[in-house]
Amino acid sequence: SSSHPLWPEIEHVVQQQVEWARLGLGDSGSGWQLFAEDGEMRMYRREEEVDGMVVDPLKAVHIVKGITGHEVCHYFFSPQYRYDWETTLEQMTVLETISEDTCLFLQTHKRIWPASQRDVIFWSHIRHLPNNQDRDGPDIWTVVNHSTEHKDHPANSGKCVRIFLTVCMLCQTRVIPPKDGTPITRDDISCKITYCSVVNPGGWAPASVLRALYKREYPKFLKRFTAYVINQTKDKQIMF
Ligand SMILES: O=S(=O)(CCO)c1ccc(-c2ccc(C3CCCC3)c([C@@H]3C[C@@H]3c3ccccn3)c2)cc1
Repeated sequence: SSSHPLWPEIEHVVQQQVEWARLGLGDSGSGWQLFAEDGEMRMYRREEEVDGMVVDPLKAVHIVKGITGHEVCHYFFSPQYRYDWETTLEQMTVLETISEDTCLFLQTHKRIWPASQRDVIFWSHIRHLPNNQDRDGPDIWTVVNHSTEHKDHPANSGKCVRIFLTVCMLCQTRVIPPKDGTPITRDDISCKITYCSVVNPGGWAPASVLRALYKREYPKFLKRFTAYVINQTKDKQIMF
């Protein structure tokens, strides 16, 4: 609800992340390096360090046939599906359901050698930005995850190193209606996904280790997640 203390931050970060995700990759001078490619999926990163820690921004663009942006965001946002697709997840707790489109999560991720185990607290907000003003504008669904604090779970109080992240899953649905006026099927739809993330690993970890870990884990994550949505939706009514 809009009276929650987090609401002003949620509003600001969501607007900022939607703008950021919709920005192209600029020219080669902007520092984005293509580091993974698989079919329609292209993953870019910029090498950035804060206090000697790797905080490389990541931007992935993927075009997936047969699903809508609403479906992608539904399965990314909803807690009940997360263990099915998030392989590095050890424990997920919903600390607070702020509203039906906003939750507060505590997640511990499996220890990935040689880094120590990590946990993260973030609010997650799903939003539909319809194109009702101009018909040919983009119809966007997005989920933004942004780390925050929680009084009952102080950082670095247990075995885990607290990480900080901002993630934006931004989706634009494309429909090519059949020429013969027959109903739209999944063969007529596709979704352009822009996934942006900045993860601050919290405690120090060797740059080479983190970059190798990101190079391995992010492509795996996005391919596995989109395959999961295709499989979950293939026999269901299209969620526009
Ligand atoms: O998009 S989300 O919001 C989906 C909700 O779960 C999200 C994505 C990624 C993370 C994440 C958290 C920790 C770590 C590392 C940092 C040092 C040691 C562990 C990583 C590394 C990059 C590897 C990774 C990449 C992608 C997916 C999972 N693992 C990623 C958390 C949330």
